[in-house]
Order: sequence, then structure tokens, then C-alpha cells
Amino acid sequence: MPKFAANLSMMFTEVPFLERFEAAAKAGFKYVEYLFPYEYPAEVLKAKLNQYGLKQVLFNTAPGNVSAGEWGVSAIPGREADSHRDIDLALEYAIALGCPNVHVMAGVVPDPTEYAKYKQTFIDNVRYAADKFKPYGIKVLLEALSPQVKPNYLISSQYQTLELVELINRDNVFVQLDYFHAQNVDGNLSRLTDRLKGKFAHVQIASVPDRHEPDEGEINYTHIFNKLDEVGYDGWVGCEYNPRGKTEDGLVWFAQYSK
Ligand SMILES: O=C(O)C(=O)[C@@H](O)CO
Ligand SMILES: [Mg+2]
Repeated sequence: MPKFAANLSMMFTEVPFLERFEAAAKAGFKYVEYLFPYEYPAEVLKAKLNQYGLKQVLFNTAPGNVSAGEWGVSAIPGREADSHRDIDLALEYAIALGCPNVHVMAGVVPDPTEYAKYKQTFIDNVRYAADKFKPYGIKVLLEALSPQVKPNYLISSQYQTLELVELINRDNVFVQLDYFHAQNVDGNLSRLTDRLKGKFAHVQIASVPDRHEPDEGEINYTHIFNKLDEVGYDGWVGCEYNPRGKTEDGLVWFAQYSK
């Protein structure tokens, strides 16, 4: 049975960020993920996790200058020092929070003719992260983002992510399999799950097309959860969706799993 993590960047936004830990625990979650921890000292976040008996299972490296269109810097040629600084900071937080997974954000490729350079830069920087994280048993995750959400992001298909993981060739680098993006770009989710077996170390879910609760739209998540069991996946499933209304009201789908 899946181990669900509440995504505190998207769920429970009815309350300020630091109050979302309590809200998630009250709703029956034992695990949380969110985009970025960097606005808060790690001790503040760790105290929240401890207070509510939660485990943090994922966060991302810093996104760079978001208002200038950045969404990660680790693929940007010439920004290696920034990438390494972000990776080092992420490692400090991951150790302090006891978090086993960090998503290293790649970045946007503004000029498609430069794609190969960006790809190689990302490979080199992810190897840097993998080697730094390895002694702590922390995994590096790479995620494809669909063009609907992030146009021109370095990775859009799950098969591109798989290719990168294989090229990077480190045993602590894995695909972050977000079924929302996967359905938008790749489809054929059962075959995809079989193909990625053993190569993904975190899953995220949301309905398609609206990115709401996983109980509507194109994806049959009961089938996906059974499929994940079938391929022996024992990691977490992040609920990375925008609730249709009040977060608690949309958790009917979760009731059977939160007992
Ligand atoms: O957008 C997503 O999907 C994510 O998982 C983010 O962490 C990265 O954009
Ligand atoms: Mg995602």
C-alpha cells in the first residue's frame, strides 16, 4: 500500500506554511514534502516535524531567480558555482531534517540549439550532488516537468529522465516519477511504470488535466497504486495537487489509506 506524503506547498494552503504540518498530521498524514525549506532555519522545520510525528521525505534545491524565469540552475552553463552552492545548502537541510531525497532542479533552456550544453552541465552537476550526498545515504532525484507547467524545462519526458539517470551512472540518482507530468507528456502509464521499475525513488500524483485530487480525470489511480505494488515500489507517493476546494474536504479519496 502506498505511503502518502502531503505536499505542503500545494495542500493546506488555507493556513500559513508553518501551520500546515499540524493540519497534515490531523488529516492522517505521517509524511510530508514541500518545494523549498530555505526561508526557515532547519531547526524550526525539524521542531515542527517532531512536534507532529511527521517525516519529511522530499524537497528541492533552490530555484534560482524565479522572477527572471529561472526554475533551477543546475543545467545552466556558467552557473556551476551557484549550482554547487545550492546543492551544498540542500545537503545541510537534508541532514538536519533527516530527509532521504532531494530533487535537484535542472532549469529552463531558453535556446533549443544550446540543449546539448545544458544537458552536459546538468549531468556534471548532478554527479557532484550524488557524490556529496552518497556518504549520508541521501538520494538525488531528477524530475521531468510537462511543457504546460514549465515550458522549455530541460526534461519533459520520463524517458529523457531515465536516459539522464543512466548517463549519470551513480547508484544514488533516480527518477522522480510525477504521474501528472507523465500523463501530459508520455501517457501509457502502466508500460511506463514497468519500464522505470527500479529506476524511480519517489512518486507524485494529481489528476489530469486539472491537477486536483487523484479521484477525477484521466488517470485511474487505484490501478496505478496496484501497479506500484506490483513493481515492488516501496517509496513515498507525494500528493502534489491543488485541492478543488478546502483541502480537508477533498481528502475523501485518502480516507481508506489513512487508517
Ligand atoms: O512541479 C512539480 O511537479 C514539482 O515536483 C516541483 O517540485 C518542481 O517544479
Ligand atoms: Mg512533481
